[in-house]
Amino acid sequence: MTAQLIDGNALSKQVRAEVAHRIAELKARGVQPRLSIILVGDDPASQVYTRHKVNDSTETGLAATLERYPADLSEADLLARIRALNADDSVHGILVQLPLPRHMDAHRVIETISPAKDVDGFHVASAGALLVGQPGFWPCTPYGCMKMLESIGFGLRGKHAVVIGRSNIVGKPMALMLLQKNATVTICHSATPDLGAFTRQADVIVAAVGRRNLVTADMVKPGAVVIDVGMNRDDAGRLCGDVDFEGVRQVAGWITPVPGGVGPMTRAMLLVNTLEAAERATA
Ligand SMILES: Nc1nc(=O)c2c([nH]1)NC[C@@H]1CN(c3ccc(C(=O)N[C@@H](CCC(=O)O)C(=O)O)cc3)C=[N+]21
Repeated sequence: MTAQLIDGNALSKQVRAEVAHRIAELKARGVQPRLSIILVGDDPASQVYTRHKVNDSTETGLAATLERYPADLSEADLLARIRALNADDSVHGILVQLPLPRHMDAHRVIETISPAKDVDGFHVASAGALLVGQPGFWPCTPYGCMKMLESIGFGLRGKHAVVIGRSNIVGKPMALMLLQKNATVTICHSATPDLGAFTRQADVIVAAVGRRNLVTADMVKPGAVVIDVGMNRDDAGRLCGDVDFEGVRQVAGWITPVPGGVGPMTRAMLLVNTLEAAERATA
């Protein structure tokens, strides 16, 4: 028995179709949802990612604007531009592509975005809202992982979820979302001794570290759900995750591939958040 695949491409297509439907409804009452994307510098990967985000948006009926600035843009000028977008009622979502050039304080930049337009869910107010269970924007990657669990009808109540990684963007918010669904949650990280002792108890494993082959078959309980957030390159330069896919799929009940898993869902949830921002702003 090999694991069933959770197909992020197929599921994201479904999510995008739902978003497109709700956008059409907004437009019918005269609202054009709009996302502003800011890219500073000319990092090649960031150029590709932001282009994808613009295309995804346009395809679902969202208006997306990509603003590009040179790497030597001053932080003060960036903050001024963000404040102008905060004040612009025609803009519902603001995304500043990361990483930013080193001379900028990414925290200060993100905290300048209005929480009502923080569709990345990176603002401290968004993080705080998630922590206490208030409405806000959830970070797109863990939000997409929750959608994947929902899509297979996996009930989290009373299940043991082990999250590997504790970043502010994935690990920590992931753990809070799982907790909100009444899972018992363990967060493992670089200082955890004997990672396998934890993962072998897990009904759900979310690997979000950025290390190839971090999770191997011997670390997985038969039938467990394995969600791979990793984005690494193998020796041949191909995109791969944190999970030894070929090994783990022999043991797991469900598994997400890389590519074609969490990545497309991350992009889809950005559209969901932007739609939500527009709906809330115009309710
Ligand atoms: N403010 C901000 N928000 C972000 O959400 C953000 C960011 N900055 N900086 C960079 C990271 C990275 N990220 C990805 C999302 C989807 C895929 C994705 O769709 N990946 C495809 C493969 C793409 C390929 O083939 O290279 C997949 O996994 O199937 C990748 C990367 C969002 N990020």
